[in-house]
Amino acid sequence: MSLVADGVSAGYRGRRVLTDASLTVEAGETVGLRGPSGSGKSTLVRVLALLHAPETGHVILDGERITGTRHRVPASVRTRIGVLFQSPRASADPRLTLEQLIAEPLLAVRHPRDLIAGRVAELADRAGLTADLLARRPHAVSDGQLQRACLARALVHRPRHLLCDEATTMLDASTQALVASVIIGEQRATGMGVLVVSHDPALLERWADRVEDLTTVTRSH
Ligand SMILES: Nc1ncnc2c1ncn2[C@@H]1O[C@H](COP(=O)(O)OP(=O)(O)OP(=O)(O)O)[C@@H](O)[C@H]1O
Repeated sequence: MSLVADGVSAGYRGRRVLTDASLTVEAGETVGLRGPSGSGKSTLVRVLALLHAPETGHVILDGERITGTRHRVPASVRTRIGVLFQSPRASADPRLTLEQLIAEPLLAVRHPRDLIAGRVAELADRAGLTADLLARRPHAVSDGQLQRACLARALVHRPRHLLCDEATTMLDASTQALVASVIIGEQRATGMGVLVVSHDPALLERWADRVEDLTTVTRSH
């Protein structure tokens, strides 16, 4: 199992921001990705998450070349990749309670309803979210609590690959440690591959098995 960017170039409205990037994350490994601000790290994550189509090159998921973005590929492909972003407020639907937020990806694929509550409760417990917090909406919880719900949501399908884009940058040290330990625990249990994008060399040093620099995984920039 692996998630691969193979010679990916990408941009926005005709302006290229990423040229010929190649990166592989194997099952069970944690790869760190660093690089200067604006070098295209988040863009590469969005391409790997099937949220942004590359101009050239491919995403290869578990040996299969993927064409099309997230809403166009089958659920069985989409659910293999979990994503956690820096800002939980930008990605969390403000109308949903934290419990609904975590459950929503399961409802979207018509997961058996009687199994949803148990799965949500299990992940909420691991993320340290109490029943009181689960009943609240995003505006009534802290960034750290919301990010923990987003983490539970990202893991709800037991993804084979998890992409973390500065996912702990905004968090205090104890929440950062909790998020990392939940991810590491999941990785040990499932053999999930993890990509960690961060500006923090100490975090990458601690967490990643190897660290890649975006300026060296692209042929030219
Ligand atoms: N939605 C967008 N529309 C237009 N340009 C964008 C968009 N998102 C990013 N960009 C531009 O693409 C370039 C790469 O951005 P990206 O966020 O991928 O870099 P990054 O390495 O993650 O940066 P940082 O470390 O500052 O988060 C930047 O010049 C940025 O302004």
